[in-house]
Amino acid sequence: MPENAALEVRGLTKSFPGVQALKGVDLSVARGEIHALAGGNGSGKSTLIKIITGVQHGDDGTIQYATGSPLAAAHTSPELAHAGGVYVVHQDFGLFPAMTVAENFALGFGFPTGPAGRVRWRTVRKRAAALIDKFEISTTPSSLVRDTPRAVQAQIAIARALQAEDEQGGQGLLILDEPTAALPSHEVELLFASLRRHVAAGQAVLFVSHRLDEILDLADNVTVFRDGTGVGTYRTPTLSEAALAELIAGRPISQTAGERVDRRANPVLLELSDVVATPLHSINLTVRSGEVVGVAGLLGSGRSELLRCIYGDLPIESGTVVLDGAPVRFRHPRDAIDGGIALVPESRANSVFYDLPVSMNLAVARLPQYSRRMWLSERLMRLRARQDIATFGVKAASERRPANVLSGGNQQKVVLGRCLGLNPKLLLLDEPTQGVDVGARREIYDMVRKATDAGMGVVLVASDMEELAHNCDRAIVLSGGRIVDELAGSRLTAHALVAAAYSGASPRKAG
Ligand SMILES: Nc1ncnc2c1ncn2[C@@H]1O[C@H](COP(=O)(O)OP(=O)(O)OP(=O)(O)O)[C@@H](O)[C@H]1O
Repeated sequence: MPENAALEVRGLTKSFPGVQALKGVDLSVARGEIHALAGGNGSGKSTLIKIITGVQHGDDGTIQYATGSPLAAAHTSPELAHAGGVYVVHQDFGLFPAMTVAENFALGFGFPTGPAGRVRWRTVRKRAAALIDKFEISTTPSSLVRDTPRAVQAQIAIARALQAEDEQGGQGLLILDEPTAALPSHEVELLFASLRRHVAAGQAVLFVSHRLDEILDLADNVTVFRDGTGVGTYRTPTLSEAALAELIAGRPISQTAGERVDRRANPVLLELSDVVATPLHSINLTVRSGEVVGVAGLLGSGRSELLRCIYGDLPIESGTVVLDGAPVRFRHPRDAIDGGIALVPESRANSVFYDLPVSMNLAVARLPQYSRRMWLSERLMRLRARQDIATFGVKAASERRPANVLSGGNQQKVVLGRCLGLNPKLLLLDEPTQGVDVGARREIYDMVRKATDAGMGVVLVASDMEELAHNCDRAIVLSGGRIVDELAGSRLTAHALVAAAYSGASPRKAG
Protein backbone atom coordinates (compact mmCIF):
# COMPACT_ATOMS: atom_id res chain seq x y z
CA MET A 1 0.00 0.00 0.00
CA PRO A 2 1.30 3.51 -0.78
CA GLU A 3 2.98 5.21 2.18
CA ASN A 4 0.41 7.98 2.51
CA ALA A 5 -2.63 5.70 2.20
CA ALA A 6 -5.38 5.88 4.81
CA LEU A 7 -7.29 2.93 3.35
CA GLU A 8 -6.80 0.25 0.69
CA VAL A 9 -9.63 -2.07 -0.28
CA ARG A 10 -8.86 -4.85 -2.75
CA GLY A 11 -11.21 -7.27 -4.55
CA LEU A 12 -14.03 -6.93 -2.05
CA THR A 13 -17.09 -9.09 -2.61
CA LYS A 14 -20.28 -9.45 -0.61
CA SER A 15 -23.49 -11.35 -1.30
CA PHE A 16 -26.87 -11.29 0.41
CA PRO A 17 -29.62 -13.78 -0.40
CA GLY A 18 -30.56 -13.05 -4.01
CA VAL A 19 -28.19 -10.07 -4.42
CA GLN A 20 -24.49 -9.66 -5.02
CA ALA A 21 -24.02 -6.29 -3.36
CA LEU A 22 -20.25 -5.96 -4.09
CA LYS A 23 -18.49 -7.63 -7.00
CA GLY A 24 -14.74 -7.25 -6.53
CA VAL A 25 -14.44 -3.62 -5.44
CA ASP A 26 -11.15 -1.69 -5.12
CA LEU A 27 -10.81 1.61 -3.29
CA SER A 28 -7.81 3.71 -2.24
CA VAL A 29 -8.06 6.76 -0.01
CA ALA A 30 -4.96 8.83 0.70
CA ARG A 31 -4.15 10.95 3.76
CA GLY A 32 -5.17 14.57 3.34
CA GLU A 33 -7.74 13.61 0.72
CA ILE A 34 -11.52 14.06 0.57
CA HIS A 35 -12.88 11.10 -1.34
CA ALA A 36 -16.55 10.74 -2.34
CA LEU A 37 -18.50 7.56 -3.00
CA ALA A 38 -21.25 8.01 -5.55
CA GLY A 39 -23.66 5.55 -7.10
CA GLY A 40 -27.28 4.72 -7.69
CA ASN A 41 -29.59 3.37 -5.00
CA GLY A 42 -28.60 -0.14 -4.09
CA SER A 43 -25.23 0.11 -5.86
CA GLY A 44 -23.37 -1.03 -2.73
CA LYS A 45 -22.05 2.15 -1.04
CA SER A 46 -23.47 1.47 2.42
CA THR A 47 -22.44 -2.18 2.27
CA LEU A 48 -18.87 -1.13 1.47
CA ILE A 49 -18.84 1.27 4.43
CA LYS A 50 -20.28 -1.33 6.77
CA ILE A 51 -17.49 -3.73 5.83
CA ILE A 52 -14.75 -1.07 6.12
CA THR A 53 -16.04 -0.20 9.60
CA GLY A 54 -16.26 -3.86 10.58
CA VAL A 55 -20.02 -3.84 11.15
CA GLN A 56 -20.48 -6.44 8.42
CA HIS A 57 -18.07 -9.03 7.07
CA GLY A 58 -17.08 -9.25 3.42
CA ASP A 59 -17.05 -12.60 1.62
CA ASP A 60 -13.72 -12.14 -0.11
CA GLY A 61 -11.03 -9.49 -0.57
CA THR A 62 -8.83 -7.48 1.77
CA ILE A 63 -9.00 -4.26 3.78
CA GLN A 64 -5.89 -2.41 4.88
CA TYR A 65 -6.15 0.47 7.33
CA ALA A 66 -3.50 3.17 7.74
CA THR A 67 -1.82 1.29 10.56
CA GLY A 68 -1.38 -2.31 9.62
CA SER A 69 -1.21 -5.04 7.06
CA PRO A 70 -4.04 -6.28 4.82
CA LEU A 71 -6.84 -8.06 6.67
CA ALA A 72 -9.20 -10.60 5.18
CA ALA A 73 -12.49 -8.73 4.70
CA ALA A 74 -14.22 -11.73 6.24
CA HIS A 75 -12.49 -10.98 9.55
CA THR A 76 -12.86 -7.24 10.12
CA SER A 77 -14.45 -5.93 13.30
CA PRO A 78 -15.35 -2.50 14.72
CA GLU A 79 -12.42 -2.83 17.14
CA LEU A 80 -9.93 -3.46 14.31
CA ALA A 81 -11.39 -0.55 12.33
CA HIS A 82 -11.02 1.76 15.35
CA ALA A 83 -7.49 0.56 15.92
CA GLY A 84 -6.85 1.33 12.24
CA GLY A 85 -7.99 4.94 12.76
CA VAL A 86 -11.40 4.58 11.07
CA TYR A 87 -14.24 6.65 12.53
CA VAL A 88 -17.74 7.00 11.18
CA VAL A 89 -20.42 9.66 11.60
CA HIS A 90 -23.87 8.55 10.51
CA GLN A 91 -26.51 10.67 8.88
CA ASP A 92 -28.45 11.21 12.14
CA PHE A 93 -25.17 12.15 13.95
CA GLY A 94 -26.03 9.82 16.89
CA LEU A 95 -26.03 12.64 19.46
CA PHE A 96 -28.19 12.98 22.58
CA PRO A 97 -30.08 16.24 22.00
CA ALA A 98 -31.20 16.76 25.62
CA MET A 99 -27.63 16.49 26.94
CA THR A 100 -24.90 19.11 26.88
CA VAL A 101 -22.09 19.25 24.37
CA ALA A 102 -19.60 18.22 27.08
CA GLU A 103 -21.73 15.22 28.09
CA ASN A 104 -22.01 14.13 24.45
CA PHE A 105 -18.23 14.24 24.08
CA ALA A 106 -17.80 12.28 27.29
CA LEU A 107 -20.28 9.63 26.13
CA GLY A 108 -17.99 8.97 23.20
CA PHE A 109 -14.82 8.83 25.26
CA GLY A 110 -15.88 7.79 28.73
CA PHE A 111 -16.57 9.93 31.81
CA PRO A 112 -13.40 10.52 33.86
CA THR A 113 -14.04 9.44 37.46
CA GLY A 114 -12.38 10.12 40.78
CA PRO A 115 -12.55 8.41 44.17
CA ALA A 116 -15.78 6.44 44.79
CA GLY A 117 -16.55 6.58 41.08
CA ARG A 118 -17.63 10.24 41.13
CA VAL A 119 -17.58 11.90 37.73
CA ARG A 120 -14.94 14.64 37.44
CA TRP A 121 -17.20 17.24 35.86
CA ARG A 122 -14.46 19.87 35.76
CA THR A 123 -12.34 17.54 33.64
CA VAL A 124 -15.34 16.74 31.40
CA ARG A 125 -15.91 20.47 30.78
CA LYS A 126 -12.20 21.23 30.34
CA ARG A 127 -11.77 18.47 27.81
CA ALA A 128 -14.89 19.62 25.95
CA ALA A 129 -13.62 23.21 25.89
CA ALA A 130 -10.31 22.02 24.43
CA LEU A 131 -12.09 20.03 21.70
CA ILE A 132 -14.41 22.94 20.86
CA ASP A 133 -11.36 25.15 20.58
CA LYS A 134 -9.33 22.73 18.52
CA PHE A 135 -12.14 21.92 16.10
CA GLU A 136 -13.26 25.58 15.96
CA ILE A 137 -16.90 24.82 16.80
CA SER A 138 -19.27 27.69 17.64
CA THR A 139 -20.66 26.31 20.88
CA THR A 140 -19.87 25.96 24.58
CA PRO A 141 -19.43 22.86 26.78
CA SER A 142 -22.65 23.63 28.67
CA SER A 143 -24.87 24.24 25.61
CA LEU A 144 -27.62 21.71 25.06
CA VAL A 145 -27.08 19.92 21.75
CA ARG A 146 -30.74 20.46 20.76
CA ASP A 147 -30.22 24.23 20.96
CA THR A 148 -27.35 24.22 18.46
CA PRO A 149 -27.78 24.50 14.67
CA ARG A 150 -27.62 21.25 12.67
CA ALA A 151 -24.23 22.08 11.13
CA VAL A 152 -22.80 22.63 14.61
CA GLN A 153 -24.31 19.29 15.66
CA ALA A 154 -22.51 17.70 12.69
CA GLN A 155 -19.25 19.27 13.86
CA ILE A 156 -19.85 18.03 17.42
CA ALA A 157 -20.45 14.51 16.08
CA ILE A 158 -17.25 14.70 14.02
CA ALA A 159 -15.20 16.02 16.94
CA ARG A 160 -16.65 13.29 19.15
CA ALA A 161 -15.70 10.65 16.58
CA LEU A 162 -12.18 12.02 16.18
CA GLN A 163 -11.38 12.77 19.81
CA ALA A 164 -9.91 9.36 20.62
CA GLU A 165 -7.76 9.45 17.56
CA ASP A 166 -6.85 13.01 18.28
CA GLU A 167 -5.52 12.10 21.71
CA GLN A 168 -3.33 9.44 20.09
CA GLY A 169 -2.12 12.03 17.56
CA GLY A 170 -3.40 9.87 14.68
CA GLN A 171 -4.39 10.86 11.20
CA GLY A 172 -6.91 8.25 10.20
CA LEU A 173 -10.02 8.04 8.08
CA LEU A 174 -13.26 9.86 8.89
CA ILE A 175 -16.29 8.34 7.13
CA LEU A 176 -19.42 10.40 6.70
CA ASP A 177 -22.67 8.92 5.43
CA GLU A 178 -24.67 11.61 3.60
CA PRO A 179 -23.54 14.27 6.07
CA THR A 180 -25.55 17.08 4.51
CA ALA A 181 -28.86 15.22 4.15
CA ALA A 182 -30.30 16.82 7.28
CA LEU A 183 -28.53 20.17 6.93
CA PRO A 184 -30.21 23.35 5.78
CA SER A 185 -28.39 24.63 2.71
CA HIS A 186 -26.89 27.69 4.42
CA GLU A 187 -25.17 25.44 6.98
CA VAL A 188 -23.55 23.12 4.45
CA GLU A 189 -20.64 25.49 3.84
CA LEU A 190 -19.96 25.66 7.59
CA LEU A 191 -19.56 21.89 7.70
CA PHE A 192 -17.46 21.83 4.53
CA ALA A 193 -15.11 24.45 5.94
CA SER A 194 -14.56 22.32 9.03
CA LEU A 195 -13.91 19.22 6.90
CA ARG A 196 -11.37 21.12 4.81
CA ARG A 197 -9.58 22.08 8.05
CA HIS A 198 -9.45 18.41 9.09
CA VAL A 199 -7.90 17.28 5.83
CA ALA A 200 -5.42 20.14 5.88
CA ALA A 201 -4.28 18.64 9.18
CA GLY A 202 -3.70 15.24 7.49
CA GLN A 203 -7.08 13.57 8.08
CA ALA A 204 -8.61 11.55 5.23
CA VAL A 205 -12.34 11.87 4.64
CA LEU A 206 -14.56 9.39 2.82
CA PHE A 207 -18.14 10.50 2.30
CA VAL A 208 -21.25 9.18 0.61
CA SER A 209 -23.52 11.60 -1.15
CA HIS A 210 -26.23 11.81 -3.78
CA ARG A 211 -25.65 15.56 -4.16
CA LEU A 212 -23.50 15.89 -7.25
CA ASP A 213 -22.84 19.61 -6.71
CA GLU A 214 -21.52 18.87 -3.22
CA ILE A 215 -19.30 16.05 -4.45
CA LEU A 216 -17.75 18.31 -7.08
CA ASP A 217 -17.41 21.17 -4.61
CA LEU A 218 -15.90 19.23 -1.69
CA ALA A 219 -14.18 16.06 -2.89
CA ASP A 220 -10.76 15.72 -4.53
CA ASN A 221 -11.68 12.34 -6.02
CA VAL A 222 -14.88 10.40 -6.50
CA THR A 223 -15.30 6.66 -6.90
CA VAL A 224 -18.46 5.73 -8.77
CA PHE A 225 -20.38 2.50 -8.19
CA ARG A 226 -22.89 0.83 -10.39
CA ASP A 227 -24.60 -2.43 -9.40
CA GLY A 228 -21.90 -3.45 -6.94
CA THR A 229 -19.00 -2.69 -9.26
CA GLY A 230 -16.57 0.22 -9.12
CA VAL A 231 -16.94 2.05 -12.45
CA GLY A 232 -13.83 4.07 -11.74
CA THR A 233 -12.19 6.78 -9.65
CA TYR A 234 -12.10 10.29 -11.09
CA ARG A 235 -10.49 13.57 -10.13
CA THR A 236 -13.41 15.94 -9.56
CA PRO A 237 -11.94 18.94 -11.44
CA THR A 238 -12.16 16.80 -14.60
CA LEU A 239 -15.92 16.21 -14.20
CA SER A 240 -19.07 18.20 -14.83
CA GLU A 241 -22.35 17.45 -13.02
CA ALA A 242 -23.78 16.00 -16.23
CA ALA A 243 -20.75 13.75 -16.73
CA LEU A 244 -20.91 12.51 -13.14
CA ALA A 245 -24.67 11.88 -13.44
CA GLU A 246 -24.02 9.82 -16.57
CA LEU A 247 -21.29 7.80 -14.86
CA ILE A 248 -23.62 7.01 -11.97
CA ALA A 249 -26.66 6.10 -14.05
CA GLY A 250 -24.81 4.54 -16.97
CA ARG A 251 -26.85 6.69 -19.36
CA PRO A 252 -27.28 10.41 -19.99
CA ILE A 253 -29.61 12.06 -17.46
CA SER A 254 -31.66 14.97 -18.64
CA GLN A 255 -30.70 18.02 -16.59
CA THR A 256 -33.42 20.11 -18.11
CA ALA A 257 -36.36 21.25 -16.06
CA GLY A 258 -39.86 19.97 -16.65
CA GLU A 259 -41.89 22.43 -18.63
CA ARG A 260 -43.40 25.07 -16.35
CA VAL A 261 -47.03 25.53 -17.26
CA ASP A 262 -49.34 28.34 -16.23
CA ARG A 263 -52.17 26.52 -14.49
CA ARG A 264 -53.93 29.58 -13.17
CA ALA A 265 -57.04 28.74 -15.20
CA ASN A 266 -57.33 25.21 -13.72
CA PRO A 267 -60.00 24.50 -11.10
CA VAL A 268 -59.00 25.14 -7.51
CA LEU A 269 -58.31 21.91 -5.59
CA LEU A 270 -57.29 23.20 -2.20
CA GLU A 271 -57.73 26.58 -0.61
CA LEU A 272 -56.40 27.61 2.78
CA SER A 273 -57.73 30.95 4.07
CA ASP A 274 -56.23 32.68 7.08
CA VAL A 275 -55.19 29.34 8.57
CA VAL A 276 -53.52 29.52 11.96
CA ALA A 277 -51.91 26.38 13.39
CA THR A 278 -48.89 26.66 15.68
CA PRO A 279 -46.33 27.69 14.34
CA LEU A 280 -48.17 28.92 11.22
CA HIS A 281 -49.71 32.41 11.03
CA SER A 282 -52.51 33.39 8.71
CA ILE A 283 -51.70 31.11 5.79
CA ASN A 284 -53.48 31.81 2.50
CA LEU A 285 -52.67 29.24 -0.14
CA THR A 286 -54.37 27.94 -3.24
CA VAL A 287 -53.41 24.75 -5.10
CA ARG A 288 -55.01 24.16 -8.48
CA SER A 289 -55.58 20.89 -10.23
CA GLY A 290 -52.44 19.89 -12.18
CA GLU A 291 -50.25 22.30 -10.26
CA VAL A 292 -47.02 21.61 -8.37
CA VAL A 293 -46.72 24.25 -5.66
CA GLY A 294 -43.35 24.39 -3.95
CA VAL A 295 -42.75 25.39 -0.36
CA ALA A 296 -39.35 26.88 0.36
CA GLY A 297 -38.02 28.09 3.68
CA LEU A 298 -35.26 27.54 6.16
CA LEU A 299 -35.41 24.83 8.79
CA GLY A 300 -37.98 25.88 11.40
CA SER A 301 -39.91 28.09 8.96
CA GLY A 302 -43.00 25.86 9.27
CA ARG A 303 -42.61 23.94 5.98
CA SER A 304 -43.37 20.45 7.31
CA GLU A 305 -46.03 21.83 9.67
CA LEU A 306 -47.88 23.30 6.69
CA LEU A 307 -48.13 19.84 5.14
CA ARG A 308 -49.12 18.28 8.45
CA CYS A 309 -51.90 20.79 8.97
CA ILE A 310 -53.32 20.08 5.48
CA TYR A 311 -53.06 16.35 6.31
CA GLY A 312 -55.03 16.59 9.58
CA ASP A 313 -51.92 15.83 11.62
CA LEU A 314 -51.64 19.30 13.21
CA PRO A 315 -54.73 20.96 14.72
CA ILE A 316 -55.94 24.06 12.91
CA GLU A 317 -56.79 26.80 15.43
CA SER A 318 -58.64 29.13 13.06
CA GLY A 319 -59.23 29.76 9.38
CA THR A 320 -60.82 27.62 6.69
CA VAL A 321 -59.72 24.78 4.42
CA VAL A 322 -61.69 24.02 1.27
CA LEU A 323 -60.93 20.82 -0.67
CA ASP A 324 -62.53 20.32 -4.05
CA GLY A 325 -65.14 23.01 -3.32
CA ALA A 326 -66.22 21.68 0.09
CA PRO A 327 -65.08 23.03 3.47
CA VAL A 328 -63.19 20.40 5.43
CA ARG A 329 -61.69 20.19 8.93
CA PHE A 330 -59.57 17.05 9.14
CA ARG A 331 -58.91 15.93 12.69
CA HIS A 332 -56.86 12.89 11.78
CA PRO A 333 -54.76 11.79 8.79
CA ARG A 334 -57.35 9.06 8.19
CA ASP A 335 -59.88 11.83 7.31
CA ALA A 336 -57.39 13.39 4.88
CA ILE A 337 -56.67 10.04 3.22
CA ASP A 338 -60.43 9.46 2.86
CA GLY A 339 -60.62 12.93 1.33
CA GLY A 340 -58.07 11.97 -1.35
CA ILE A 341 -54.87 13.35 0.16
CA ALA A 342 -51.61 11.39 0.44
CA LEU A 343 -48.45 12.41 2.30
CA VAL A 344 -44.84 11.29 1.83
CA PRO A 345 -43.39 12.34 5.20
CA GLU A 346 -39.92 13.75 5.77
CA SER A 347 -38.78 10.91 7.99
CA ARG A 348 -38.65 7.48 6.39
CA ALA A 349 -38.87 5.94 9.86
CA ASN A 350 -42.48 7.17 9.98
CA SER A 351 -43.49 5.59 6.72
CA VAL A 352 -41.54 2.35 6.14
CA PHE A 353 -42.71 -0.86 7.83
CA TYR A 354 -39.26 -2.35 8.03
CA ASP A 355 -40.21 -5.89 8.99
CA LEU A 356 -43.00 -6.22 6.45
CA PRO A 357 -42.44 -7.41 2.88
CA VAL A 358 -42.01 -4.86 0.12
CA SER A 359 -45.37 -6.00 -1.32
CA MET A 360 -47.16 -5.15 1.93
CA ASN A 361 -45.33 -1.82 2.19
CA LEU A 362 -46.63 -0.90 -1.25
CA ALA A 363 -50.14 -2.17 -0.56
CA VAL A 364 -50.68 -1.04 2.99
CA ALA A 365 -52.65 2.11 2.15
CA ARG A 366 -55.05 0.29 -0.17
CA LEU A 367 -55.66 -3.01 1.58
CA PRO A 368 -59.43 -2.98 0.86
CA GLN A 369 -58.53 -3.44 -2.83
CA TYR A 370 -56.95 -6.77 -1.95
CA SER A 371 -59.49 -8.06 0.50
CA ARG A 372 -61.49 -11.06 -0.59
CA ARG A 373 -64.30 -11.55 1.93
CA MET A 374 -62.46 -12.58 5.10
CA TRP A 375 -58.89 -12.60 3.85
CA LEU A 376 -56.34 -10.63 1.87
CA SER A 377 -55.35 -11.86 -1.55
CA GLU A 378 -51.57 -12.13 -1.27
CA ARG A 379 -51.40 -13.21 -4.90
CA LEU A 380 -52.99 -9.97 -6.08
CA MET A 381 -50.90 -7.93 -3.70
CA ARG A 382 -47.68 -9.48 -5.00
CA LEU A 383 -48.72 -9.16 -8.62
CA ARG A 384 -49.40 -5.45 -8.17
CA ALA A 385 -46.17 -5.08 -6.16
CA ARG A 386 -44.15 -6.56 -9.04
CA GLN A 387 -45.71 -4.01 -11.40
CA ASP A 388 -44.96 -1.16 -8.97
CA ILE A 389 -41.37 -2.37 -8.49
CA ALA A 390 -40.88 -2.19 -12.27
CA THR A 391 -42.69 1.16 -12.64
CA PHE A 392 -40.82 2.87 -9.82
CA GLY A 393 -37.47 1.22 -10.56
CA VAL A 394 -37.19 -0.29 -7.06
CA LYS A 395 -34.09 -2.46 -6.73
CA ALA A 396 -35.33 -5.46 -4.71
CA ALA A 397 -34.40 -9.12 -5.06
CA SER A 398 -38.07 -10.00 -4.58
CA GLU A 399 -41.31 -8.35 -3.45
CA ARG A 400 -41.37 -10.88 -0.61
CA ARG A 401 -38.20 -9.52 1.03
CA PRO A 402 -38.67 -7.31 4.10
CA ALA A 403 -38.24 -3.57 3.48
CA ASN A 404 -35.27 -3.39 5.86
CA VAL A 405 -33.03 -5.20 3.36
CA LEU A 406 -33.63 -2.51 0.72
CA SER A 407 -31.15 0.34 0.42
CA GLY A 408 -32.35 3.70 1.81
CA GLY A 409 -33.15 5.21 -1.57
CA ASN A 410 -35.15 2.17 -2.60
CA GLN A 411 -37.19 2.35 0.61
CA GLN A 412 -38.02 5.94 -0.33
CA LYS A 413 -39.20 4.82 -3.78
CA VAL A 414 -41.50 2.26 -2.13
CA VAL A 415 -43.13 4.97 -0.01
CA LEU A 416 -43.61 7.17 -3.07
CA GLY A 417 -45.00 4.24 -5.04
CA ARG A 418 -47.46 3.52 -2.24
CA CYS A 419 -48.72 7.13 -2.23
CA LEU A 420 -48.93 7.51 -6.01
CA GLY A 421 -50.69 4.14 -6.17
CA LEU A 422 -53.55 5.68 -4.19
CA ASN A 423 -54.23 8.06 -7.10
CA PRO A 424 -54.69 10.94 -4.69
CA LYS A 425 -56.31 14.26 -5.65
CA LEU A 426 -53.62 16.02 -3.73
CA LEU A 427 -50.14 14.70 -2.99
CA LEU A 428 -48.07 16.23 -0.20
CA LEU A 429 -44.34 15.61 -0.59
CA ASP A 430 -41.88 16.38 2.21
CA GLU A 431 -38.29 16.01 0.95
CA PRO A 432 -39.36 13.18 -1.39
CA THR A 433 -35.97 12.59 -3.00
CA GLN A 434 -33.79 12.39 0.11
CA GLY A 435 -31.33 9.56 -0.42
CA VAL A 436 -32.64 8.99 -3.95
CA ASP A 437 -30.08 8.72 -6.73
CA VAL A 438 -29.76 11.19 -9.58
CA GLY A 439 -31.45 8.99 -12.22
CA ALA A 440 -34.36 7.99 -10.03
CA ARG A 441 -34.81 11.60 -8.91
CA ARG A 442 -35.63 12.63 -12.46
CA GLU A 443 -37.88 9.58 -12.89
CA ILE A 444 -39.77 10.38 -9.69
CA TYR A 445 -40.50 13.93 -10.83
CA ASP A 446 -41.48 12.66 -14.27
CA MET A 447 -43.96 10.34 -12.55
CA VAL A 448 -45.29 13.17 -10.42
CA ARG A 449 -45.64 15.27 -13.58
CA LYS A 450 -47.59 12.50 -15.29
CA ALA A 451 -49.99 12.40 -12.34
CA THR A 452 -50.41 16.19 -12.34
CA ASP A 453 -51.10 16.11 -16.08
CA ALA A 454 -54.00 13.83 -15.16
CA GLY A 455 -55.25 16.44 -12.66
CA MET A 456 -53.49 15.72 -9.34
CA GLY A 457 -52.28 18.69 -7.32
CA VAL A 458 -48.98 18.64 -5.44
CA VAL A 459 -47.49 20.56 -2.56
CA LEU A 460 -43.74 19.96 -2.52
CA VAL A 461 -41.42 20.79 0.37
CA ALA A 462 -37.70 20.54 -0.46
CA SER A 463 -34.53 22.03 1.04
CA ASP A 464 -32.83 21.89 -2.33
CA MET A 465 -33.85 25.15 -3.99
CA GLU A 466 -32.63 23.92 -7.41
CA GLU A 467 -34.98 21.00 -7.09
CA LEU A 468 -37.88 23.30 -6.23
CA ALA A 469 -37.11 25.70 -9.07
CA HIS A 470 -36.84 22.79 -11.51
CA ASN A 471 -40.01 20.96 -10.58
CA CYS A 472 -42.60 23.51 -9.40
CA ASP A 473 -45.02 25.67 -11.35
CA ARG A 474 -45.10 28.14 -8.47
CA ALA A 475 -43.49 28.34 -5.04
CA ILE A 476 -44.26 30.05 -1.77
CA VAL A 477 -41.55 30.99 0.68
CA LEU A 478 -42.15 30.57 4.41
CA SER A 479 -40.31 32.37 7.17
CA GLY A 480 -41.24 32.25 10.84
CA GLY A 481 -44.50 30.48 9.98
CA ARG A 482 -45.64 33.17 7.50
CA ILE A 483 -45.73 33.26 3.73
CA VAL A 484 -43.22 35.97 2.87
CA ASP A 485 -43.06 35.61 -0.90
CA GLU A 486 -44.46 33.79 -3.87
CA LEU A 487 -42.52 33.15 -7.06
CA ALA A 488 -43.71 31.91 -10.45
CA GLY A 489 -42.76 32.07 -14.12
CA SER A 490 -39.32 33.50 -14.85
CA ARG A 491 -39.02 34.80 -11.26
CA LEU A 492 -38.97 31.24 -9.93
CA THR A 493 -35.26 30.49 -9.73
CA ALA A 494 -33.13 28.80 -7.07
CA HIS A 495 -31.34 32.08 -6.48
CA ALA A 496 -34.60 34.00 -5.91
CA LEU A 497 -35.88 31.30 -3.53
CA VAL A 498 -32.71 31.44 -1.44
CA ALA A 499 -32.83 35.26 -1.37
CA ALA A 500 -36.49 35.25 -0.30
CA ALA A 501 -35.97 32.58 2.36
CA TYR A 502 -33.17 34.62 3.94
CA SER A 503 -34.62 38.06 3.60
CA GLY A 504 -37.97 37.20 5.28
CA ALA A 505 -39.60 39.78 3.00
CA SER A 506 -42.77 41.58 4.09
CA PRO A 507 -45.71 39.18 4.42
CA ARG A 508 -47.96 38.91 1.40
CA LYS A 509 -50.95 36.90 0.27
CA ALA A 510 -50.36 33.88 -1.93
CA GLY A 511 -52.86 32.26 -4.26
N1 LIG B 1 -28.91 -7.00 5.11
C1 LIG B 1 -29.22 -7.16 3.81
N2 LIG B 1 -29.90 -8.23 3.36
C2 LIG B 1 -30.19 -8.40 2.05
N3 LIG B 1 -29.84 -7.53 1.09
C3 LIG B 1 -29.17 -6.43 1.47
C4 LIG B 1 -28.82 -6.18 2.84
N4 LIG B 1 -28.15 -4.99 2.89
C5 LIG B 1 -28.08 -4.53 1.63
N5 LIG B 1 -28.69 -5.39 0.76
C6 LIG B 1 -28.80 -5.23 -0.68
O1 LIG B 1 -27.51 -4.96 -1.19
C7 LIG B 1 -27.58 -4.02 -2.27
C8 LIG B 1 -26.67 -2.83 -1.95
O2 LIG B 1 -27.27 -2.08 -0.92
P1 LIG B 1 -26.57 -0.79 -0.27
O3 LIG B 1 -27.40 -0.42 0.93
O4 LIG B 1 -25.14 -1.07 -0.06
O5 LIG B 1 -26.76 0.28 -1.44
P2 LIG B 1 -26.44 1.86 -1.43
O6 LIG B 1 -25.56 2.09 -2.61
O7 LIG B 1 -25.94 2.28 -0.10
O8 LIG B 1 -27.88 2.47 -1.75
P3 LIG B 1 -28.59 3.87 -1.31
O9 LIG B 1 -27.98 4.94 -2.15
O10 LIG B 1 -30.04 3.66 -1.70
O11 LIG B 1 -28.39 4.03 0.17
C9 LIG B 1 -29.05 -3.66 -2.41
O12 LIG B 1 -29.59 -4.46 -3.44
C10 LIG B 1 -29.65 -4.04 -1.09
O13 LIG B 1 -31.02 -4.38 -1.21
